[in-house]
Amino acid sequence: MRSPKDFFAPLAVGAPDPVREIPALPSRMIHFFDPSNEKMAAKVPDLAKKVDVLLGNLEDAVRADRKEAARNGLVSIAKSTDFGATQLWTRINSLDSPWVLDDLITLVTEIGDKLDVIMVPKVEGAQDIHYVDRLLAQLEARAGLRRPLLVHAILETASGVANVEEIAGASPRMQGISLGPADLAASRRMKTTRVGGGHPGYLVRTDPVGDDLETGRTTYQQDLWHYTVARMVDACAMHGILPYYGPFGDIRDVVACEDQFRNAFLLGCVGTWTLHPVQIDIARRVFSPDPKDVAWARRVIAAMGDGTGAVMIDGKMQDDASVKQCRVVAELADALATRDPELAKAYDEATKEALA
Ligand SMILES: CC(=O)SCCNC(=O)CCNC(=O)[C@H](O)C(C)(C)COP(=O)(O)OP(=O)(O)OC[C@H]1O[C@@H](n2cnc3c(N)ncnc32)[C@H](O)[C@@H]1OP(=O)(O)O
Ligand SMILES: CC(=O)C(=O)O
Ligand SMILES: [Mg+2]
Repeated sequence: MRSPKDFFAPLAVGAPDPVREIPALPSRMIHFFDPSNEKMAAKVPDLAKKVDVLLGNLEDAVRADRKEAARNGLVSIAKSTDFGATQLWTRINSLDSPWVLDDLITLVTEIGDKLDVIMVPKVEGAQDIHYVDRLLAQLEARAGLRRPLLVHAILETASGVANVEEIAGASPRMQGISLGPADLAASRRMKTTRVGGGHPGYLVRTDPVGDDLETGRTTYQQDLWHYTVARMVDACAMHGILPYYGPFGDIRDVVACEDQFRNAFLLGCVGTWTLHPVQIDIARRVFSPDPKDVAWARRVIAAMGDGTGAVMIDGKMQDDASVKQCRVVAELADALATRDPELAKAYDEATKEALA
């Protein structure tokens, strides 16, 4: 464990200074594409205008015999594309794989100035982040980079969940954490075969009335991921980094996808992964606060003045704690409005109506 005094010292001579605060840039959707897939790669310039984050995936879902093509494809896409304000991330192969060393060396050397965040899969504990941290510092120094690359961990092993707080605080590079429900289910030996989402067998049932155990007993499907998402959100909030939902694999079921995304949003996540173009608008809708909520938040903030004391608005008590919640919503809305003019207009119109 490094001394707190050394936490913000560069880990290699000539490496850029670590950041002291993780920028809260809009990242409602982290859109995955396979850089070795020509059809997907051709869509990147258009997608860059629609999404907050584009992620060139090198790990799972890229065939073993396409790993080099994916890595080289990402280098060439990064060099030839104007991403505007859209962030470019990558997911490298796992730290025990034969590809990861070349992933890091090639990407940092060739496109380190274009990449914002490196997503590390199957993180088990702080030791994995420490390894990547030092290696990145060495590569950044050699490449002469002026800005440090940030690191994002996928929470997808039982050990990773047990160590999530230490992972979140393992390095000043830690930008965020995503839920990885597919690998996590396998690692925990859960008896599911899905990528994210609920399961009809995971439920609670109302009590029987009298001796009849069969009739009138409503069941409620429960969320398999509630515990993990909540724990991840707390670990991230505690360390000033950003939590995300992960993949929702049933591409056809846009309704359940939206529900799962919304649960994560309400619990504190700032965004999600999108695996298919059809999920992009769902993520935008869910992870942008509703204009009515933004208008309400702005109204409470205006009524609360310096933020202390208690007032009544439409029959509801507001005080120091509720105004803090309203600030979270209003600040997110302001940040998204700078990127999304349509949203900015909807927020302003709803606020005008609420204050009229
Ligand atoms: C557990 C995890 O690790 S999750 C993360 C790893 N998984 C991924 O990254 C998966 C990414 N997504 C995909 O590979 C694909 O979306 C699949 C395999 C799920 C479905 O692909 P397809 O069968 O081609 O879907 P579909 O036919 O509906 O695609 C429609 C169009 O969208 C394109 N498309 C599909 N997914 C994407 C994407 N992620 N990005 C850009 N374009 C895409 C297709 O190429 C196709 O293009 P076309 O109209 O020019 O032919
Ligand atoms: C996200 C991911 O990699 C998983 O669910 O396994
Ligand atoms: Mg995985």
